[in-house]
Amino acid sequence: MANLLIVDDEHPIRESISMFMSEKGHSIHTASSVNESISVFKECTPDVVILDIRLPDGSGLDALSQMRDFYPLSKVIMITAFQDMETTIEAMKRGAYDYIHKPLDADELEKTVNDAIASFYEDAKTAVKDKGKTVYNESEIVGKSRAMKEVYKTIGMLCQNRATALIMGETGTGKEIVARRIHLSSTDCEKPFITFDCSAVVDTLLESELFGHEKGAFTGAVTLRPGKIELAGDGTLFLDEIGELPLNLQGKLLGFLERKRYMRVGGKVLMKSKCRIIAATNRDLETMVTQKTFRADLYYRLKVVNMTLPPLRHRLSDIKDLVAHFVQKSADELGVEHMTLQDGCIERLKHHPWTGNVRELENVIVSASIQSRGSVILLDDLETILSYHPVSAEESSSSQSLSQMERQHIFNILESVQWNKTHASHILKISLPTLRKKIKKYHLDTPD
Ligand SMILES: Nc1ncnc2c1ncn2[C@@H]1O[C@H](COP(=O)(O)OP(=O)(O)OP(=O)(O)O)[C@@H](O)[C@H]1O
Repeated sequence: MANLLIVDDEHPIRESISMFMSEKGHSIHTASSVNESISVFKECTPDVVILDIRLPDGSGLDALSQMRDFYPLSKVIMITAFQDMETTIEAMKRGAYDYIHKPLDADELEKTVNDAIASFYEDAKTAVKDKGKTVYNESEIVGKSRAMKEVYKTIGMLCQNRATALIMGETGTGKEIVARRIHLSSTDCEKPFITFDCSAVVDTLLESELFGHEKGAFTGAVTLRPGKIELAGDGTLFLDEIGELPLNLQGKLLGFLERKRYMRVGGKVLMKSKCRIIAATNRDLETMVTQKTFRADLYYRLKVVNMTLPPLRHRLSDIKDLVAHFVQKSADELGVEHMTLQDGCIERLKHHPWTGNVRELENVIVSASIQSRGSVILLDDLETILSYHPVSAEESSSSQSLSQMERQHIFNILESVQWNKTHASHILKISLPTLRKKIKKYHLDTPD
């Protein structure tokens, strides 16, 4: 779903495009003049604008320039008449994404809008990257797989607002790095980013860690201590391992989320907070809700926007880039210019189950880099290191479900034939359409 602005002074055209696009699931804003289009644009910062050139109070070209100045990521599609060719060229020079001719053709319109949306997300991802690099290089998120592109889209959307977000995913999939990226790419990036690990503190201290305490609130509270909420100020509070939060505190957290007010332990004054909450968990909160170990109301309050980070074994096409990233990081740390991998290393890494996900891969590469003494990472060394990272009971095929095994088998065959689906369907003895259906069903990822 994208955020679209449609600008046309002709009511029937505006209405028919709006209806057509909202049927496709997009969220729609409209305007009928240059002035109105600029104020709506500034309010909704759309992903894509469909902009008529001839408007009653001026030219769409002026609107285009102002929009490009205000928020250059937006993709502007001009609506032009054939006699407007000169103006159309000028629009392209001024940074319009594309143009469509009147009378509008539904297929052409849909295709152009879809291309513009894809291009917007691609640019948003790069912008997020560039911005992050200058601030905190460690938080660069690596990966071009389809699953990661979905993640970038959600990050792009979240850095434009302060909605509460829930990041789900197995351990080591990058939940914290994603939370940091959302913070660093938002306009509040200069404000604090505070982490609160809900599993790290003993139950009795959790409340005062989170909300702070007054002097004398309990034995040992010798001074006033601000909690994590207070420390986060107007920034971001990252609640890691939220699934571990005890039930009594879940209620208090919910109260805080609903009212953005809280009291220090032992306090009498109601404190205000404007911090943004991003929570993360590797637990299945939905199951916890049915088991009544996690409050349903808190779950729904947290998952206003939610994303699930894919496990590494479902995006093996990212391994190459991740390895290059971690090799570079190790080379920097070891102070060497150039470190390489022996042929076959990447293939070998693709056959590891990666139950510890990206964190495990990072550890393997760091160990291998140290073994290589900053020169070439050898396959044999890698093999030895990987043998210390045994397959966990969870991942062993004996406890995998039938569908997990089917998914893995199809994936292995596709990898072995470089994703030639016809060839793979022969080996698997299923028809090509069935293979396609299974690829879709299991979200199997084609390497780029
Ligand atoms: N896509 C990625 N690109 C680059 N580095 C990554 C990526 N994903 C994870 N990492 C790195 O892997 C390590 C683990 O990531 P992170 O701590 O964000 O995972 P997590 O999901 O929060 O783990 P846990 O659930 O155990 O807390 C970090 O060093 C992080 O920088």
